Amino acid sequence: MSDSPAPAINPVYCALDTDDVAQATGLAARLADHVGGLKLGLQFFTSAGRKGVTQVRKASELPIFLDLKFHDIPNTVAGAVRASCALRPSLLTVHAAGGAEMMKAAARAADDGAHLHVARRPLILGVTVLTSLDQEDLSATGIDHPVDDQVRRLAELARESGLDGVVCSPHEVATLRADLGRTFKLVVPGVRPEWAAGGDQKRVMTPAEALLAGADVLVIGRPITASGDPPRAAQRIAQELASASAAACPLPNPDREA
Ligand SMILES: O=C(O)c1cc(=O)[nH]c(=O)n1[C@@H]1O[C@H](COP(=O)(O)O)[C@@H](O)[C@H]1O
Repeated sequence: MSDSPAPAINPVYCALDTDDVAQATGLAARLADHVGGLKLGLQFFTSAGRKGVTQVRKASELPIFLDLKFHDIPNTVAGAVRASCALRPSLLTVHAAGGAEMMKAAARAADDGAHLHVARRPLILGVTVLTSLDQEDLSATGIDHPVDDQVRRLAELARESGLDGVVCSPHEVATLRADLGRTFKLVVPGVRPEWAAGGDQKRVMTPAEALLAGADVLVIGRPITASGDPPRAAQRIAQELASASAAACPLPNPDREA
């Protein structure tokens, strides 16, 4: 493995989907130099709670994406977002399908929560259509639009409601980037290097493809955590991203210019 440098800001957030705090803190420490952030979700939070989140943060000092995917009435979601701010997450998720009023309440609560806990305001992201769903799965829930239309519809609603970005699959990134502009955050799971198993993810691309399509953050879990050597897997992904970025934007060659 060559030691070629990772992109200046590593866009990979590693999902630590475990209920074992020691495993999560161990991974956090080992990955600290190889990823840009860590994602803690429902499995970890329902086992390890707020204390576990603090332990993982201390083990790595990396930004934390708290992925609790709130989906409830506006008042309840607002309360949960406010309480989450005490944990100082960089990113926090709600389900965009919860609707405009719920998302507006979440955005306002992020301002209030940051103020209350003297914390930096987290970016609030709307989860659009889960990357584990394909067209057939979506239709079975009663939604008959094409998946990419449904993602666009929810992303537009999220932006109009004051959210900072959305979670979408790599398949929708290029269109959303073109439609919603440069500053709206696109956070992208369903990312699989060619050498990793797909598992339950259905709308997938490689890390390089997702990044070049316009993703801001790549959420990658099992390809790193379930590999025999997580730091090495994360380095390999960083190297693939660096090579793809260099190929897409080559540095000017002074010999050719002459
Ligand atoms: O909100 C998420 O992060 C999320 C949304 C989505 O549509 N699909 C999705 O996989 N995720 C999360 O991203 C992570 C992907 O993990 P791996 O499939 O192991 O790479 C998991 O923690 C999921 O909970």
